[in-house]
Amino acid sequence: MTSIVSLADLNAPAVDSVLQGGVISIGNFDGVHRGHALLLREVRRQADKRGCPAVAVTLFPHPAVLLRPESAPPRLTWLERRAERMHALGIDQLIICETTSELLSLTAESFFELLAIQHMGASGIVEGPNFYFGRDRAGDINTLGELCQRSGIELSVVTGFRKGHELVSSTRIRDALNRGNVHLACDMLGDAHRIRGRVVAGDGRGRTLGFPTANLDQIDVVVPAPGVYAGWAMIDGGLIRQAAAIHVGQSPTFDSGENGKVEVHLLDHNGDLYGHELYVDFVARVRDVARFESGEQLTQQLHQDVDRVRKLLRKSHS
Ligand SMILES: Cc1cc2nc3c(=O)[nH]c(=O)nc-3n(C[C@H](O)[C@H](O)[C@H](O)COP(=O)(O)O)c2cc1C
Ligand SMILES: Nc1ncnc2c1ncn2[C@@H]1O[C@H](COP(=O)(O)OP(=O)(O)O)[C@@H](O)[C@H]1O
Repeated sequence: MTSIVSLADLNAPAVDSVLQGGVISIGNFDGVHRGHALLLREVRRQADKRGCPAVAVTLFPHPAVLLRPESAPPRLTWLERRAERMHALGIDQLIICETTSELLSLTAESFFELLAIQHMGASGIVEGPNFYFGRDRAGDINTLGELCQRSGIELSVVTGFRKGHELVSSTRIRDALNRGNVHLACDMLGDAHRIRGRVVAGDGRGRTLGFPTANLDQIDVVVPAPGVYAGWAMIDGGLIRQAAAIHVGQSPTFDSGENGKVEVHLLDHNGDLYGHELYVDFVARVRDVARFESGEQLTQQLHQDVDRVRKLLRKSHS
């Protein structure tokens, strides 16, 4: 279940009284990565211990969209996917607070008072060590500890999930994708990196090459760096995954396309996809984009790419 609340709603107890007294965690949870999973499983564990609901609270849109619109990076996951992944980890309810400048200008103390006490009547809070909240991110985990102690709420601080020497974070995953390292990104996510887009007409060249490609438009999450990738495609959110060879970026052979362009060749499909929505999971990188002497040479390479994609996808199963 998800519910959307505005700042005005926070002044009163949650309408759904079942939510009162729950264990909550507040965050962006972008990607719902393995660090988030540790945190959310702890919320579930504590909620079970107390016999109360497990609740996650997120601000939407991301505060950066209001504070620094020109430099806010794209998200790793869209909101519904985030909610789905959280529910799979045992969260009963996701509360989405509408981000407004008024909400962002609340001090750490007022934000805590409104959300944790008045609205949620929380019995426990679970956060990671690098939690910041309130205006200018002035409240940290110590501030939260003091506020919880004053109000009789139990605070649990979960140590983050490490990969190598560093903590897994949404920023690290975004960086890995920006370098084309989807293998590392998936490892930190605990799942494939998924994008979605609407299929639009391209240059009509794919069929001539023997490899029709669905060109994606309106992509609203991070697209990995230019390159050729192995992955899976799902049509209109359907359950059937189809193996896919994915091309991101320009087509130097034809001096066309731009850097963020995504084209997907479904390996075992023929049929019209125009207008449909595709979900595309990135699993492994195959090679860099290259300029070929001719269309025939590119076609030869595409045959090899498809073989490699099949092998990589088989490997990712085992
Ligand atoms: C798996 C795959 C790999 C590709 N690799 C390259 C490449 O290295 N260089 C290139 O110029 N085009 C590459 N292409 C892109 C083709 O040039 C492109 O699909 C073709 O121009 C069809 O474009 P259209 O769908 O707009 O008609 C690749 C396409 C696919 C599906
Ligand atoms: N196996 C397939 N993978 C991707 N698209 C396919 C496939 N089979 C048929 N299609 C259809 O063909 C279209 C792509 O053909 P293509 O010649 O590359 O034209 P365009 O340049 O308009 O995308 C796709 O949008 C889709 O409707």
